Amino acid sequence: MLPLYLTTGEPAGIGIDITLALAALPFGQRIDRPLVVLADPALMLRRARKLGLDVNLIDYMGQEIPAPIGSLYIRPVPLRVSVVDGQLNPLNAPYVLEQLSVAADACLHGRAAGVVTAPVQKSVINEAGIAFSGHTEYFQERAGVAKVVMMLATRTLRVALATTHLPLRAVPDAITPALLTQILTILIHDLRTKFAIAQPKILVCGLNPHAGEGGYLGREEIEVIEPVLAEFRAQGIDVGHALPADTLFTPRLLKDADAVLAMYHDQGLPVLKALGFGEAVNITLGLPFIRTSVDHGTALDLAGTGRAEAGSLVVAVQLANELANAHL
Ligand SMILES: NC(=O)C1=CN([C@@H]2O[C@H](COP(=O)(O)OP(=O)(O)OC[C@H]3O[C@@H](n4cnc5c(N)ncnc54)[C@H](O)[C@@H]3O)[C@@H](O)[C@H]2O)C=CC1
Ligand SMILES: NCC(=O)COP(=O)(O)O
Repeated sequence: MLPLYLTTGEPAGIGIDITLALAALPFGQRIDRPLVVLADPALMLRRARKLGLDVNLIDYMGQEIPAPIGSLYIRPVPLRVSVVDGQLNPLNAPYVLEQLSVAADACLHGRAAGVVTAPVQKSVINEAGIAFSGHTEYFQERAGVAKVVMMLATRTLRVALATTHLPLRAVPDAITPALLTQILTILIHDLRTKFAIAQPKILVCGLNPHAGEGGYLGREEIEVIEPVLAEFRAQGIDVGHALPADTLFTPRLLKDADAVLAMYHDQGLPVLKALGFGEAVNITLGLPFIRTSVDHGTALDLAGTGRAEAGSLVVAVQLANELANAHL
């Protein structure tokens, strides 16, 4: 069976800690294919010692079955400089990016079924002089696709984003009819193919307070968003009208929705995290391979303390495995 690759991300953060926690998962919570960790083995072993964990690292040589309990498969990626837990060092930015390129290329060349990512510190990669906004954009470019969609999901709520890592000032200009058409097309396609929802019901947030209040609080809803939604409705897609975000994110409206489309990062994700932080998963839609991720960041304050929760990573690995099995 093809493996899933797991990138451990920022070496000074909790990516290593939550990855080590996977080794102890009981059989009931384990996936049915190999999981291959991309990391520096010495860093993994040092952090395991600090956390009092006994983890056996096995070099991945194409094994077809999961590693035994207490073990992890590893594909070594060498640190560029040694790590002080919790302290960022731009000299290790190439180490972080090598994990991403190895994982993406394994997926693109049919050597991996998908990639699960632990968090990276976007700022320190930029400090190293390498322009980087996020995994989502990185994998989009590496895969050579025109657009992907970031969607975070809990058991009861899926929130997709029209724009991702943009300064707020740039958001209104980025929301064009062409972008919204691309995003909705990918969202509908992947809800059908990845989540088996034949006729998805999608709620769409407006951009402005009160969805523009009839044009008195902004005209993007009238001039950009509504015309696109009308085109999708004309094709029989259940997208409704642009709703004020504070009205949309209420239980009565959410209970029948398959997904929400928010216009920008902090319009949609705070609600999702308030409802399910620690058990949500981030999925990149529109890629030619499976990519899931955790719902949290690098938590530098917790690296090596034993207080990092691995719940979101467990869900991210399990979802990637389910999606991979569905595409066998
Ligand atoms: N997928 C990714 O690569 C993501 C990366 N980030 C990056 O993470 C960095 C730090 O972001 P912050 O806003 O500080 O968010 P954060 O999620 O790292 O931390 C926020 C708070 O939640 C706690 N926390 C986070 N994960 C936890 C876990 N697994 N168990 C227990 N407590 C946890 C932290 O200790 C902190 O108090 C940023 O550079 C950001 O770019 C943020 C989100 C996703
Ligand atoms: N807040 C979630 C997030 O920003 C994830 O970004 P990415 O690194 O998965 O693109």
